[in-house]
Amino acid sequence: MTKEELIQHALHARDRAYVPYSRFPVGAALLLSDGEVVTGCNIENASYGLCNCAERTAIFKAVSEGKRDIQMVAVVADTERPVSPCGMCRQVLAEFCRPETPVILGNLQGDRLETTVHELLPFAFSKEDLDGSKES
Ligand SMILES: O=c1ccn([C@H]2C[C@H](O)[C@@H](CO)O2)c(=O)[nH]1
Ligand SMILES: [Zn+2]
Repeated sequence: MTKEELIQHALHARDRAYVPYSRFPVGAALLLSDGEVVTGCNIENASYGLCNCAERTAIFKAVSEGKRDIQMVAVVADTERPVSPCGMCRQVLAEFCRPETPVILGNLQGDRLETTVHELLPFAFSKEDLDGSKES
């Protein structure tokens, strides 16, 4: 699976976005180690704070199905620069992906930016911080 093929999966997922409030559809795709692809779109709510980003939809779908071996991530939206994942999604990516996992960000004009989970969220709070706590 090429990076561009994973972006294509994210674009298809974007078509399923439920975005009556922002009118800003986003698609995400995760490549798993066995070659399977899990996709996600953003899903909004009349109670705005409940809106769920495409990236988190994809990760929560995968994890809830017992699929955690994420090899590559792609995200696309109709932005001038390749779409920039929000802070909440960066934290969730850091929880379930290795720091070096490639993240391919794109837009509809074909611009691509390849980064990693660590580059998106350096100095991430993690399980190790909890394990190192002096409490308990
Ligand atoms: O990387 C991003 C950035 C934003 N959104 C969603 C959240 C909301 O539904 C809409 C506008 O912020 O876009 C995503 O899904 N992913
Ligand atoms: Zn987000």
